[in-house]
Amino acid sequence: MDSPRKILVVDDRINALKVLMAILADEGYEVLTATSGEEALDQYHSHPDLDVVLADLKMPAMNGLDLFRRMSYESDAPPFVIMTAHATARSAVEALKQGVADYLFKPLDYEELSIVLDKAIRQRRMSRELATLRRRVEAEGSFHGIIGTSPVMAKVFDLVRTVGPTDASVLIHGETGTGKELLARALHAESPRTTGPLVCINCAALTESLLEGELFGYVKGAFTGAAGDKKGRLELADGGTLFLDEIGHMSLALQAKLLRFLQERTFEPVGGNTPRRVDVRLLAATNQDLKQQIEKGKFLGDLVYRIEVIGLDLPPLRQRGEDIPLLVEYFVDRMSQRYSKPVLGVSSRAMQALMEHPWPGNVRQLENVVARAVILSKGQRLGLEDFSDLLGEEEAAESPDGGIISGLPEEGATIKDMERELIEKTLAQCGGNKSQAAKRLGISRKGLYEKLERYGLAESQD
Ligand SMILES: Nc1ncnc2c1ncn2[C@@H]1O[C@H](COP(=O)(O)OP(=O)(O)OP(=O)(O)O)[C@@H](O)[C@H]1O
Repeated sequence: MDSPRKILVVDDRINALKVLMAILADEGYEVLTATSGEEALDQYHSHPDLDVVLADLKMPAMNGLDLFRRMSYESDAPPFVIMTAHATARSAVEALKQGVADYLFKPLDYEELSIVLDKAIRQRRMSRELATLRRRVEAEGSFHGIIGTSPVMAKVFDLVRTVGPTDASVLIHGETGTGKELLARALHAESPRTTGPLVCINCAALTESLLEGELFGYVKGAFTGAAGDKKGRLELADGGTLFLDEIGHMSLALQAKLLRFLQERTFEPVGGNTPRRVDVRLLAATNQDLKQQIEKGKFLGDLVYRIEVIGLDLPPLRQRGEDIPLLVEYFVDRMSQRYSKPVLGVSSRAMQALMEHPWPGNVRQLENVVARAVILSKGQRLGLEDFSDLLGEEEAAESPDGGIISGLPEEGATIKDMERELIEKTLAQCGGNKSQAAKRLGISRKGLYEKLERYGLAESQD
């Protein structure tokens, strides 16, 4: 059986403390009490396993907010709920800004008290779980920055660990956006060449003559405009690794020149006739079926044997749907930092829809979709409506997202949560126009301003 939840109640009014103690004990809490901030700190130090603290704001010597600050210096402090009089709504907002989990107005509504405490405890559990998940991603879910814990990705990582340290050429197969370049970087990082350079070139991005010059370099006067000698990427990769992306797009003439290099380990720059020797490991990637290209006479069979000593298949994202939640969390974190938007996560319905999407553009598409949703989102959690471009307006509308307003409220949502979200959503729908939003909400403009202030939304809306 679960052990009872432990609460510390802090109030300098003994009678109020007694009432709360009785109510909370009735609710199954193990209740500890303190009549001052100092006493509360002592209790906390003797009981570091507290699940939640409920403290009055107004107390002599150390007030509730001071107590919160003192406690929050300690690592993993319990969630803190503050009780305050209606007349001091401003201090409630201030307390929220400082990081308390929630506040309650006095006289207390005991039903609300129970919901708020429950929610604070649950949120803490969730944030702990999220922190564990993040640590897991760091510890085992990420391999050289490649996110994935699915069995297919575990196999890929194993193979990289095995072939990475060798000098074998590797050909990576995979649809566009599956992470082929990331994998090439991981292979380089796992090799002794990691102290040397990793040089990448996309064979589909340049015309044949430009690619030849880029790859092999040229000497002064090799062609009009070649005003001086230029080292090619092959030479720049000396002592390291050269990654040829989209190798299937290379012309037959260039393939032949590359094949010669792989056989002899020497090459000549464009316009030059003195062979140069370099020590380079070759990695390549393609999203084409090279066997078919060979049959069509578009690719040299001999070159494939040379570049595909080891073949590595990177599965499309739709075959590793179980990696999507980790990838989404990872991209939400990165994008919210990059664009300074405090987005905390994705609703479970939206996550489900993302997991079921076929992702023709694979991880790159997922990354772009999350970035867009984070940039455009108005709330702290991404819901189905934030992905309506991707999932289609209809799907998003037919299955209204969890949120609190559409569909059923989330478990543990309080009336305050619902009001706050309703205001946020209405404002977003009205493009931030407060008069319009107030009209839709059926309240006065002044009333709306008061609520924005109370929920700490005033700044973000101005
Ligand atoms: N497993 C992953 N974890 C984290 N990020 C990933 C993962 N896979 C791909 N990405 C990200 O997705 C984007 C595309 O990856 P990458 O360029 O490696 O794909 P690619 O297969 O080489 O694409 P293309 O075939 O178009 O060249 C990059 O921003 C990369 O960081």
